[in-house]
Amino acid sequence: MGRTLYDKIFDEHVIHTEEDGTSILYIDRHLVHEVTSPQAFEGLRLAGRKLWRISSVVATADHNTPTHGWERGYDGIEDPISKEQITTLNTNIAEFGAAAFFPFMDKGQGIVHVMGPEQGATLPGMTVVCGDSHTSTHGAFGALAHGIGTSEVEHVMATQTLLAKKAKNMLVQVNGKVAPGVTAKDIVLAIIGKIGTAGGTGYTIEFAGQAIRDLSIEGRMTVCNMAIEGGARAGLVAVDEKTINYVKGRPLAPTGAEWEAAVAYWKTLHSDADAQFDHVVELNAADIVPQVTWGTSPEMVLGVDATVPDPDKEKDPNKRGAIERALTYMALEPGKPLSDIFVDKVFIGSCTNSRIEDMREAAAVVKKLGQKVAKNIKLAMVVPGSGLVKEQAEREGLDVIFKAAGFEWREPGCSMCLAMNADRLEPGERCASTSNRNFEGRQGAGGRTHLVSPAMAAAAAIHGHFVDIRKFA
Ligand SMILES: CC(C)[C@H](C(=O)O)[C@@H](O)C(=O)O
Ligand code: SF4
Repeated sequence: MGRTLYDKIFDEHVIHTEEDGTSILYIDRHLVHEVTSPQAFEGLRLAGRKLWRISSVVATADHNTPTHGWERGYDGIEDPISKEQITTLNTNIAEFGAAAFFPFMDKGQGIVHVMGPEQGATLPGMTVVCGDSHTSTHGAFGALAHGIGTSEVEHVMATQTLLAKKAKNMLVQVNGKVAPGVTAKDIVLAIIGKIGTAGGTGYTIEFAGQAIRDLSIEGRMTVCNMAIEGGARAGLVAVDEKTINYVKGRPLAPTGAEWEAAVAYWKTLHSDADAQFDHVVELNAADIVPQVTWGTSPEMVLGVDATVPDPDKEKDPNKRGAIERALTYMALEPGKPLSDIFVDKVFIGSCTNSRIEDMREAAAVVKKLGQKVAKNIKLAMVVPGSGLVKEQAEREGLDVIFKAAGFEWREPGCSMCLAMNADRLEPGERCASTSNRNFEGRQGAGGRTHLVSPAMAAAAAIHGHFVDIRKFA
């Protein structure tokens, strides 16, 4: 019987399987950031161990790093815990080593899920782990990538292996083409809207179909990034020419004969035609409308042409209660058109949408609309995902477009995606955000998050409220 892409990568990395199905998987790449690594390094130190394979570790600081005031250096990190985590990472890497390290303010510094692929640290067919739930992002390369907890981080550091139970196979097939203005973010939000945040629990999701094939590698990363929000620990896209072209020439990618051998193998990284999936979900790309979340979970999402749902129309009492709570937190009235929702802040960034293509997409909207950020917007910020994205965007003059329109152009990092650094929402503030989570307090206590694409966020900044981007596409 044919195998799925997930079966192939999993089989290739299994060292041993117990009778109950628990396997020991070999781990090829270990991405490390400052938040989930300190205890793991400390554990190694206490046990007198070293890293099993230094060359598998690629590290950077991202969650706690400030996005402005870099001229003040480490003194610009106001929060003492943030500062300690960032400097502790420096000490740990100095002591234990790494294949590559991009510390705070290094040109290569960036959100771990932006930095890894751009350095060629993520390659097709690899097993990739990181102490971070959005490690699913790297599945865009046909790599088996998922987040792990801090004790697992230590386990991988010490043994290069991970205990894993094989998940079931899910295929999410997005057929046909999307309309102009509909992006990877809208595709993945629509998928989550359909399957729910628990829909992928226990599965590895392979995203396929013409709309996925049509996406750039950046777009595929956006989709895989949010596989975790759909309940799956890992998302995957089969390797094609785009994947190989993206990887070619990156600092950590193979070269010469090794490159040729790798490419030959990578070309086998797709599900066989007769592979069986445990569950198949199909979407019609042409039906996908630019998405806006209205509630406090990524599944609480609708097309921008819809209205805020009415809990009274929901028969299931649990769901009704959830809608009511979400609307109270979000301060929204049932029936209100989503395009009438005004926002206070706009955040374009995060590991979902801070790559060069996202920057281009947002800048194109700003340029097309030709106006400044609306008066009701207190802050509109663009935070490139890495120093290299920032540099590329500046080469293309995108920063000039943003700044001229009144956006702040910041230094790279996780920024306002989560309230772990100085960028956050104040209680009651409403934000159009290109990030991936809209839980209560995610962007700051009492803050209200609406997840959208970069194009939708840029348009919301200019108009002051959500607008249907298809009008300008
Ligand atoms: C801090 C980190 C452990 C966390 C994660 O695992 O996802 C963060 O990146 C997030 O997005 O909430
Ligand atoms: S950008 Fe957000 S989601 Fe991504 S790793 Fe950072 S905090 Fe997590």
